[in-house]
Amino acid sequence: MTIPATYAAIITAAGRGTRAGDGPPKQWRVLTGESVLARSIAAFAAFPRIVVTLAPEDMAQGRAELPASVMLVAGGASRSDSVRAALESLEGSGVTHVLIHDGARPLISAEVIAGVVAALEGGAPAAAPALPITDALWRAEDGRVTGSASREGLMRAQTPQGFALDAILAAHRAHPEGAADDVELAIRASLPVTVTPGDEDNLKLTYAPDFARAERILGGMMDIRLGNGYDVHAFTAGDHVWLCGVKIPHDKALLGHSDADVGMHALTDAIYGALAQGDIGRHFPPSDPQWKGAESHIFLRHAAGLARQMGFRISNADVTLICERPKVGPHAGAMARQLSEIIGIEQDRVSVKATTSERLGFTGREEGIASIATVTLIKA
Ligand SMILES: Nc1ccn([C@@H]2O[C@H](COP(=O)(O)OP(=O)(O)OP(=O)(O)O)[C@@H](O)[C@H]2O)c(=O)n1
Ligand SMILES: C[C@](O)(CO)[C@H](O)COP(=O)(O)O
Repeated sequence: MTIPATYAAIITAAGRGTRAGDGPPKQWRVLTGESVLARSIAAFAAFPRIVVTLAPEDMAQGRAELPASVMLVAGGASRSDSVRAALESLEGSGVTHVLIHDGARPLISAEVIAGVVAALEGGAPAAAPALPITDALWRAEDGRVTGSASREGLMRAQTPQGFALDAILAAHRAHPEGAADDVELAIRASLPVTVTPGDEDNLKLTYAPDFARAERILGGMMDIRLGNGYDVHAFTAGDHVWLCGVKIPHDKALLGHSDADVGMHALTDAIYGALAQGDIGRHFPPSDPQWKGAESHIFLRHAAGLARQMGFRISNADVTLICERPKVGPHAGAMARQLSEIIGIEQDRVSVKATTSERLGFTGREEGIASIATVTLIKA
């Protein structure tokens, strides 16, 4: 759904996460490769403006780790204080509606957000997601059940909670005592609140075991793809070869339309393969004279960029060069460095190795070099 230009998202992340136990505050903990807060912010990427509340002592970390486009506001002692500071920062900005979301709910879905926005666009001054209660409710004391309670009409509240900015700002100003959430303040201010569909996966990380549950959910949502690539180039007369972005003096050269970097071509094809996006020939046709003599990093950069565009990160890459000569071992580190820089991942996630074919076949007869590559892409 398209988010109207006058909407803003407020992500609350100024809490200390005391119930989550030891370790950094929960919003800074890492869930399958990305911080909880980065995930929560990413879910609102379509919003024209994002305000994040942070504890004053976390501001430096926020500036270093969060996207430069988000606005950081110092939070207060309670969640309500933090939200109010963010709301005040938006007054007079032209923003008409805000969605207020817990930074500690990183599994928020586009559907839940769209439900809230649709209700506001339909004219509701306030709307928030919730779920019905499916368990019986008891009262208990000292480990013993003392009674039961009706679940009739009770809902479990979630975020993001959406409001017309002026209405929720007025509610906060009128009730500085605060509340558990913004809907509670809206109700105190007599604002009608529309209930929109919540989502079981939109859990708030509160206690230590919640992190394992979130990882299990993310594991189920994860799209993991393997790609393989294979390439061969024949030798011709010359005095050097390009292998995985490194120029190696040799008594022959590799023949090709581009610079004939056989390792880089195999890796490029592995990425296209994992994305089911064809191969180098489809994106850079050899019949097109503009790619004559082209440096192969252009192809690899394109494939890695396409992966990012399609929402994947490259988790690792493994390239094998098959040749009798030149010796690859002394250059393998430099090659891995080049590849890791081009595809934008850490060097310890890239492997370049070589094997001979025991003097068998075309590589054994030193007629050319072959390469195979494998890559893993992850979308979480
Ligand atoms: N002064 C505060 C307190 C909380 N929050 C944010 O509000 C959300 C929901 O609050 P909660 O789960 O209670 O977080 P914490 O206060 O961090 O947790 P705890 O109560 O266990 O310390 C969290 O994203 C939290 O960072 C905030 O912005 N400012
Ligand atoms: C805002 C909230 O997430 C709604 O469910 C919740 O009230 C905040 O968390 P807390 O555990 O009550 O502090």
